[in-house]
Amino acid sequence: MVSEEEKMYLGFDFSTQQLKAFVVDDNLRVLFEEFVEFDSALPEFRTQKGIIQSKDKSITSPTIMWVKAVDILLDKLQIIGADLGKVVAISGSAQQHGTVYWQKGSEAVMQSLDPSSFLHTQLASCFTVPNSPIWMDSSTTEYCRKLESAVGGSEELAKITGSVAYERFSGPQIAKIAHTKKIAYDNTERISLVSSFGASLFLGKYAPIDFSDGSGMNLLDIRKKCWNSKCLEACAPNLCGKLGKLVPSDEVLGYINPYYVERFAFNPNCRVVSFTGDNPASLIGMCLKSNEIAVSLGTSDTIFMWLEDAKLLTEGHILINPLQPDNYMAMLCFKNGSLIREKIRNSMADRSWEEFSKLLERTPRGNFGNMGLFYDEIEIIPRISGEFRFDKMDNPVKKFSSAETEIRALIEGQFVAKRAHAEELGFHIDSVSKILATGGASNNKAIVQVLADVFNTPVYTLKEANSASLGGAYLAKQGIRDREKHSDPVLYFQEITSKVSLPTLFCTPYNDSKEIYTPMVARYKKLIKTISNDN
Ligand SMILES: Nc1ncnc2c1ncn2[C@@H]1O[C@H](COP(=O)(O)OP(=O)(O)O)[C@@H](O)[C@H]1O
Ligand SMILES: O=C(CO)[C@@H](O)[C@H](O)COP(=O)(O)O
Repeated sequence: MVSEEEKMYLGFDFSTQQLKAFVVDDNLRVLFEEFVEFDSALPEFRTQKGIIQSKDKSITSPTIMWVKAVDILLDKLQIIGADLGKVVAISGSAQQHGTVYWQKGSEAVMQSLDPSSFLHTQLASCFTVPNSPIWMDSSTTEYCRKLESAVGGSEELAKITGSVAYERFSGPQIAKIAHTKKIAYDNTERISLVSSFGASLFLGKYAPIDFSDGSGMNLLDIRKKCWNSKCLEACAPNLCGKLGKLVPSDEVLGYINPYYVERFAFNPNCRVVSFTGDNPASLIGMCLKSNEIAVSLGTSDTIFMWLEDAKLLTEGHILINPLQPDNYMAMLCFKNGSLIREKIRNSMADRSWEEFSKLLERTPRGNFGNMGLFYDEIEIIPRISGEFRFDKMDNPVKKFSSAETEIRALIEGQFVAKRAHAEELGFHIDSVSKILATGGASNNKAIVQVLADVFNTPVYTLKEANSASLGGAYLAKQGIRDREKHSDPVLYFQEITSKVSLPTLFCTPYNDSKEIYTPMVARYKKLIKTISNDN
């Protein structure tokens, strides 16, 4: 038995570039934090930023790389002194939409793992599709259109699933696999999301998909909380059986697989709670309130907020809320986030964030009217790619005159676009609004200052920028509550997070921000129409 004071909770995040973990105590205070970066720790998989881009432009990650990262991460946690025997519950999160294809018989393999051997060597032949399609892929347009027309159009699909069809969503991705890799699809016994794949590894059984991450598939009826048969049929044959059942995001799935008890000295009574998507998990890790807007600056940039009711969106997504399944969250995702910031940092600022920040701070708000929109990958909203630079008269220009102009154009362009699309979605910003920033770039004050200015709203940050893995650790505790005693999940969550440190004010907008950026948002809307028409 682990005493109350000694209890620990473990949260993972299978993100695009790395596997991260937090261990927290019973008051949700952070005890240990570790990560495994895929490119540097697992060079044998030859990923760049965790991904593989094929000649045909499809974007995947090697599934077994994620498994190998689990082996390494658990070792690292032990090395830094985490006593895994005190962990009473595990949960976690993962990049959304990515799919994992389990070979027939894989569950039996997970049930009979040999603790003297690595996980990755034993699971090596468990995946019918060795490279999992991930959220950055845009190669499924034809399957999106087919899905929309099967249910009566894009608006109808959005009414059912919370989103019009998006290329990265799991339904169109599964449809592509079923069509282009028929034998592999037929040999697939179970399809997991990256999140339920993570839970399966610890459970030693196929873990169900949770409501929140399941909302990113274009397959789930977000009001009825079940698979929609028309959507399933439009995507692939026999899909329902391969997806399994759905569960609330805080469902207890069972006890940890004995393999981890033997190999890493976990407690046999440690429970596995459902994993969810990284954005829903961030909502948990940030303890997001109704007047707060979360901006995540990770590999992708996302904006999300808590919603009480689902509304119809033609742009962006409605997901089932991970804490209160009768509520929702609204989300926008932008593909060209940190990776394009890094690319411009490397070419303009000597590969240094310090230098990048200095150059950004050296330029005035509004950038003398220069504006830039940079899309290395086909963007999600709007669906365009390329680099677009404009002078103050909106004339296209090939280059800006200096590195600092380019850098400010990039950062202002990114946040102006976010504000424009967030406003279209109905995100309402007023004098009581707050932005909570998270993700790798949220540590960068110069960047976050521009976010505060563009939205004309104060920006707060948390001590921990990895709110998704932290959210996983909180979800572990939330999941194993006594449900008779704590029937209201939100009240219970407020109770357990009452001692967690509050977000602190990081950047306040300058007085002239509204005057500068409101017209720039209108300019963006006009420019983007022209660019879209020209493309
Ligand atoms: N000081 C910094 N300034 C701006 N961006 C940063 C800084 N430090 C890290 N980043 C960015 O954070 C990204 C990783 O963020 P993270 O939230 O961990 O992403 P993910 O969860 O997708 O792996 C990196 O790609 C990097 O560009
Ligand atoms: O596609 C989306 C959300 O819809 C992305 O936000 C992924 O969930 C990837 O997350 P990160 O690795 O950038 O955290």
